[in-house]
Amino acid sequence: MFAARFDPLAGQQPIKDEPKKQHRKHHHRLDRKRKREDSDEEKGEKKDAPEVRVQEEQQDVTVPSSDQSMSDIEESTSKAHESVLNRFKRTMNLQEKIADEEVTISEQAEISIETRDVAPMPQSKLPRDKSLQSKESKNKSLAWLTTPEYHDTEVRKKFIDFSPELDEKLVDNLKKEFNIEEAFSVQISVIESVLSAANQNKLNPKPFGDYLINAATGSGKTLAYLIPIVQTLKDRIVPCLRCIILAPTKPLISQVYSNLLSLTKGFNLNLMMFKNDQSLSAEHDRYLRNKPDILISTPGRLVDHLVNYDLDLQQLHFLVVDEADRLLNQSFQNWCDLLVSKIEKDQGMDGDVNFYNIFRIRCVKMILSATLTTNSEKLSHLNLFKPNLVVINDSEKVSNELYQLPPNLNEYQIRVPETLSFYKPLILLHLFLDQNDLRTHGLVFTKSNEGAIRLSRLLQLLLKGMGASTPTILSVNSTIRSQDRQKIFKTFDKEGGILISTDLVSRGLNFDSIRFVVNYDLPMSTKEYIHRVGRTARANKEGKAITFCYGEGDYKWFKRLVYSGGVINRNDKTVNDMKFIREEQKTGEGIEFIVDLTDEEKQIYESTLKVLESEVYHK
Ligand SMILES: Nc1ncnc2c1ncn2[C@@H]1O[C@H](COP(=O)(O)OP(=O)(O)OP(=O)(O)O)[C@@H](O)[C@H]1O
Repeated sequence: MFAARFDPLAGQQPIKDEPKKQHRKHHHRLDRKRKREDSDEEKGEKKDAPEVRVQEEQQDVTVPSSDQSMSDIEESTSKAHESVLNRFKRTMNLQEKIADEEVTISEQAEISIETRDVAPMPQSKLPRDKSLQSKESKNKSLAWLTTPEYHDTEVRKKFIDFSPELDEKLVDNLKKEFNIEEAFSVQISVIESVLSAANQNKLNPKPFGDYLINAATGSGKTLAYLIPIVQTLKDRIVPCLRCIILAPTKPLISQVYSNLLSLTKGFNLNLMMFKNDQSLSAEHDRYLRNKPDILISTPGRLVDHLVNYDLDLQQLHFLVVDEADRLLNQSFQNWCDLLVSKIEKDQGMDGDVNFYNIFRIRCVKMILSATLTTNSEKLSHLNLFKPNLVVINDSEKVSNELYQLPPNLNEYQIRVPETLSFYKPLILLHLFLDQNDLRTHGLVFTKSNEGAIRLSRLLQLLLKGMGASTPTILSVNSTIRSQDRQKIFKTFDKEGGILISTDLVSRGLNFDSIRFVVNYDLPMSTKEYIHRVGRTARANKEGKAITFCYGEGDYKWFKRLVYSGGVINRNDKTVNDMKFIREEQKTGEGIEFIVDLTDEEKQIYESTLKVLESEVYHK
């Protein structure tokens, strides 16, 4: 028995190693103690503990020399054994003490976690190791994703009836600048929730949570976040950065900016865009001069400023991520991690919870999209706190479907034989010329800049060749300067016509005048389909979405995109078949798109192609 314990090799271990080992052993012991408390094998652990402990302590025991008698050996070993057991007892007492401290620390950790809405496994290292803490908080439970708050799409409420009340000037601006007096459903739920939480927050140290908002395209999400932000930030004395709004494209940040300009008329609030149209240093100088209360930017440009100039985010009350699923897919410069950790650092939220940071104002994140991601890995980068998932839809009909289509959108598909794909532009022109309600205010999507440029020029030449003066064909793409793009948008919005574009305008862009959308080239994903067709039927208006499928391949792709497992909530509607037929096939049943490509038209088309080719060649 002793032989087993007195391992000569172990006995020759240098005693000076002891303190180090002792330190390491504390952690093992603490782990064992927790296991003993939690495990079903509690008894066995308790019985084994001294044995293990003796083995661990045996380097303290001197190995007997050969000239010692057996009784000497026995005496010395029993003394050694006794000293080992005493030491074991002392260590166990110490362990109890440390374990108590650990429990206290764990409780603190839980407080810290509670404020971040995290429910991690109790970890002894958590409060001491910040890198571990941040990892833990990112692995937080996303159970809230399965318990959204549903709101009916139909409800309306007058802006003057809100409680807490909206500022009179704000209500006035909504009426004068936007011509609206009643809030849409998404606006009711977000305004009420943010304002009542902001009111409570003055007395209640527990900060309110973040928002994930999923509502159809054109349902009024922009004002849903702008109204409570302006209401909360309006009374300020010293200007400083208190809100950042992120959107994916320049046209979109310009649009949000112009909405904000209208909404904040008469308020003392500084607004600014990072437009990326001047050098970074010049833009930063402008930022320092302007001292904006609200800043609108793309994530890329914001990160450029953060990295090079270290913007102060200490007073940031709101971070809005519009078109969130798209932005969270963009991982350049790790914008999300960088921004979130900068906010937490500046606001003193990156360390342990203390009296100071528990009482301070926390930056509320508002994350919005018509195709909100439920990808927990992506959402975890936002480090959300007590997130409220707000879904504007009928709870009976949707479950996990976070892709929403506007209620007054009607979808159509036109299946054209592949053999006619050479005449694609000509067939498109027929759609405008032959269908009375598709002559103007239409948006056509192509898959590339080049496609948009070529198609628009071809249609202009074709119309000329046919002696037709309408519709006016306009085109935008990402190669056009943003000022010129704005001019084209303005003309289109005021005067109508057909605007040919790429997915540059598929997200967020708002023209109330758009009556129909055409997918000339198929979108690359279900999400892009939702956003493209969502440029029409906005603010409860009627709108049409027409998708061309050339041949079986296109049709199969389209079917997969739009019918894939009921992902899209299309308000109990289906995609209608618009039959592509010749005059003699006409039946008068269903929706028919009658196209007779005459020989003359085909000739004009072919000669137009040659003109286009020579134009391209001579450029
Ligand atoms: N309460 C309201 N009453 C009437 N019109 C409104 C109301 N709120 C917003 N609108 C109008 O609805 C249109 C669409 O709003 P907005 O651009 O905010 O939609 P969205 O939900 O952000 O769409 P998307 O997902 O495409 O970005 C705008 O023209 C806006 O002025």
